[in-house]
Order: sequence, then C-alpha cells, then structure tokens
Amino acid sequence: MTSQTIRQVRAYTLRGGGADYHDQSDGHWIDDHISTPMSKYPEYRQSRRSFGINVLGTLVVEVEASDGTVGFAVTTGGEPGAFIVEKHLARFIEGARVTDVEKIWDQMYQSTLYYGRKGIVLNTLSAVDLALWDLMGKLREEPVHQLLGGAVRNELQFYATGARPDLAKQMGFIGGKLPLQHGPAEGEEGLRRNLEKLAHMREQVGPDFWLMYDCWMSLDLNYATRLAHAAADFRLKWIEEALPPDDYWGYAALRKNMPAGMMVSTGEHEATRWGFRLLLEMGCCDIIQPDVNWCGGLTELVKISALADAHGALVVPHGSSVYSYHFVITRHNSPFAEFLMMAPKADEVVPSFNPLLLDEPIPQQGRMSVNQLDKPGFGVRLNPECMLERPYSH
Ligand SMILES: C[C@H](O)[C@H](O)[C@@H](O)[C@@H](O)C(=O)O
Ligand SMILES: [Mg+2]
Repeated sequence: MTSQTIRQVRAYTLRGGGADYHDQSDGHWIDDHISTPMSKYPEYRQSRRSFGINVLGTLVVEVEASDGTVGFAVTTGGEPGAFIVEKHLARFIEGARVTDVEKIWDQMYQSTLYYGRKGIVLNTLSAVDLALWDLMGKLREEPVHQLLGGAVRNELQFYATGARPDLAKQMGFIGGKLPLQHGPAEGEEGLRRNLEKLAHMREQVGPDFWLMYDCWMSLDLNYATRLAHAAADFRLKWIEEALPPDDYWGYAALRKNMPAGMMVSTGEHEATRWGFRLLLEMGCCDIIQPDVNWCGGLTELVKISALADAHGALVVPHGSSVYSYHFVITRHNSPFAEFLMMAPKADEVVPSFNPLLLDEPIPQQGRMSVNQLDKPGFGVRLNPECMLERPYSH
C-alpha cells in the first residue's frame, strides 16, 4: 500500500442536489423564506436560490492509484472547484504517494494562500483530501473511522435539521434544528413569528426534546441577544450561526450575554485550524460546527478537533454525510451528529447527498450503528445515473 502512488486526479461537476444540497427545486423546506444576510433586500427574501445559494453545484474529485484503485469525495464547488483541481492542485497530487496526505495538504494550502484561505478553495482542497482518505481506506480495505483510531462508541446519535422537529421526534432523533425564517429586516412582527413557531414546536415535542434555531449568519448582536432571551422561555438549546462568520467580536459578546444554559454554535462557514483557533480563543461559542467538506477535509478536521478538545468545546460537524459520520464516531468531544432532512417536506429520512451517493447510510430511529460504516474508505459509490461532467483536464 505505501508504495502506491497517485496516477491521476480528475474533477467532475453535477447539478441538482448531491453535495450542493441547497440546489433543490421549488417547494423544498430548505428554500422557503429562510433568514439570510440577503433578507434585507425584499426581492431576495423568499428564496435563497434567488440570490445564488446554489450557483456552485457539486464538485466530485477522483484520485486513481497506480494499481487502478479509485478514491473519491464530493463537496460544494462546481466548475470553479474543477478548475482549481485540474489547473492548480493536480501538480501536488499526481506522482505523490497515496499516504502523503500531510504533505499534499500543506502544498495545496500554501500554494493557494494568495487566493484561498477559506471558501471555494478550501471546499476544493477538502474534497481532494477526503478522496485521498477514501483511497487509503480502499487500499487498506478498512473504513476511514479505523484509519482515524477507531470508534469510541457503537453508534451515532443524530439531531435532525429541517422544518419539522415534531416529525423528527417521532422518527427517533434526539433533537430538531429549525431554520430561522425572519430576520431584523422584518422587525418586531418577524421576531414575534419566530417565537410563535418555536412555541408551537415546543408544544408539539414536549419539554425535553432538543430544539435549536439556525440563523444562517443573518442577525445582528442586538437581535440575536433579544431572540435568545425570549427563546429561553421555550428551552432553546442553542442558537446557531447568529452572526456573520467574521464577526468574532460579536460572537464573543453574544456568548457573554446568553441566558444561563443556552449555548452558542457556529463554524460551518469557517475553515482551517487558524479560523477555529480564533473562534475558540475569543470565546465565541460552546459548539464548533466545521463542515469537513469545506473546512480543509479530514486531515485538517483532526487538528481543529484537538484544538477544540483542549478548549472544552464540542465538535459537531455541519451535516456532511459519511464524511462527518466516520469522524464523529471516533471522537469523545463529538457526542452526536447532524442529519440534514433532505426530503422536501422533512417528513422522511432520505440520504443527505441524494441522489449522488449509492450505499449512503441513513439513521434508523435517529441512530446509526458503527456496522453501517464498516465498508472500506467512506463506504459509498457514485451513482452512475448522475450525469457528471469533466469541464477541464490537464
Ligand atoms: C438549515 C440552514 O438554513 C442551512 O440550510 C443548513 O445547511 C445549515 O446551516 C445547517 O446547519 O444544517
Ligand atoms: Mg447551520
């Protein structure tokens, strides 16, 4: 295995669902009047697709070893990501040993520092890194969680993100995270409607089921503070991504002013150990939520997680299908995982990156046994019916 080198890296794109899970059709809960930083513009308030949340589409990266074995991974990245893989990163990947993930990561990161650091470049770098971990697992015939040191528990437990926490409770999930639908631009009426929604859901799910609000970067410090204190009456467990990712100072102030016992979470749009060091050292949050397809991949998430552990923070990766499941089950400070309800009415458990991945495991009664993760690599295959395109080559 250690003598195997990488013969070729290839980058493909796909539209409609897949890793760019916001790329859905009309009528899906995930695009129904959700509060965003663009909600101050009425014309962009109803649909996140209207301002382009789905412009990138899915990026699929394949890495082929000298013996023909192929590892792959997916992310949000589309054509820009494919260009970066084929025209820039390929030179550090092809010819390298399959096991050289640390060196390849460092060369990809340092060589793109002048235009990367976060966002699309880190999404792309993450997909290459995850494809390498998939390839290593396939060559060693071991699931990735074994390569990471092995499971510390026999099963994963999940909370569900979606419009129907009441149904999520019936399906066995440990909690439900609602998308916040009204932001500061909708004033007191909007705040009242946010609280009415929460009150209704609390009535539906009873006193102990976790309820959270995901604010998707859309609030200001005063609104977030007022929302948190009013939501304490309905036992909100955490307020998520209330402020823009760069407002570390705002998060630190919000966390200081939170109601006793309510947590602050953020991080899905943060990247690298340096970004998360800032969040942790400034006391911004109780839970960090790196997306392993966006933060720098598994090689970087291991570093981020150790940093968080030293700070006593939980690491609950943003929903990223098998790519986070294999990680979460190996970490003591990742006691539960997120499951994105991708059924349009959030009334059915379907694979997160539907329809792109075959054999993608789904929670049963809100839980997933480690046995469901026991195939080599990440244990998934690309759906041959998905029309992948390769827009660039090298
Ligand atoms: C539900 C949220 O608005 C996002 O769509 C979601 O992807 C993300 O913020 C999450 O935490 O799942
Ligand atoms: Mg979120």
